[in-house]
Amino acid sequence: MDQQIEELPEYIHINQNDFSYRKHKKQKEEDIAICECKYNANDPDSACGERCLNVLTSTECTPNYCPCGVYCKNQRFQKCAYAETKLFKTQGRGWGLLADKDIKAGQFIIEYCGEVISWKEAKRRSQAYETQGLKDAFIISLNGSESIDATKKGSLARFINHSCQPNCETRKWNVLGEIRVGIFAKEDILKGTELGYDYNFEWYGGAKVRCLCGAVSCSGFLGAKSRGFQPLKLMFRILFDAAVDKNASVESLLDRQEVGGGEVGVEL
Ligand SMILES: C[S@@+](CC[C@H](N)C(=O)[O-])C[C@H]1O[C@@H](n2cnc3c(N)ncnc32)[C@H](O)[C@@H]1O
Repeated sequence: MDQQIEELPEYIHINQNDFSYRKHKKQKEEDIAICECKYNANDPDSACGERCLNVLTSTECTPNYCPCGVYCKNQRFQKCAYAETKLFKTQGRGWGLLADKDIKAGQFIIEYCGEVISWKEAKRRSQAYETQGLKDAFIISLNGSESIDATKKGSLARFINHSCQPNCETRKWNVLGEIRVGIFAKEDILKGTELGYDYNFEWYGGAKVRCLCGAVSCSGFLGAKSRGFQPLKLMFRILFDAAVDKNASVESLLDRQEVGGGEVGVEL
């Protein structure tokens, strides 16, 4: 068998988050945000471009409710409006993803899809994966209490490596009442360039990994910066959770923070 094919990782490819762990939220009609855009054939930005009230609040328009109807451009997660990308084998960092066509600054590249799980389950899985000897870690933060695990099910975004000088970043969008994570271009990216984002604030790494991103400003290890700030971040996170959930006990608040083999996965 061809060496490349033999080495391809085993996972189930999905283009939508998997909600086996909890029910998918159904958006209530009163929660639907309706913008004030009016489609104008002479102005391509009129149908939910940069000036759209929903775009400004990182919320996708809801089909059948958007005044621009079929012309609405603000349904990129829902329509899987991804950039063209290609999987490739890196030197020492496993698989990576590169741009297969020029990408513009700010462009939505791909959704980070996987299984939506609680932080507690993320902690359990992260420890189990480490025990099983899995070299690559695929769990990222979704919101204050949940994570996305792309280890067994995921989109091609699971192959994007960490860079200390990234050309991409993660952004969270409200799509039909659920938060979803997208990878967006921070700058213009030429065809053939590897895509990378900074794992520091989103990623629950397992064992300490030496960073091989090659950037002049490389911090040395994956997630190294966020580790340095953990005590302070942890304190803010607990204060924030306590303010939101007034009935939570101190133990449950602490428990929520401990994800990833005893490491703290904090979303800023
Ligand atoms: C989300 S996966 C990325 C895809 C992975 N390269 C693969 O082959 O499946 C994260 C893992 O990739 C590797 N990795 C990502 N960025 C890296 C970097 N800058 N230096 C070294 N290893 C990296 C680490 O093993 C990390 O646990």
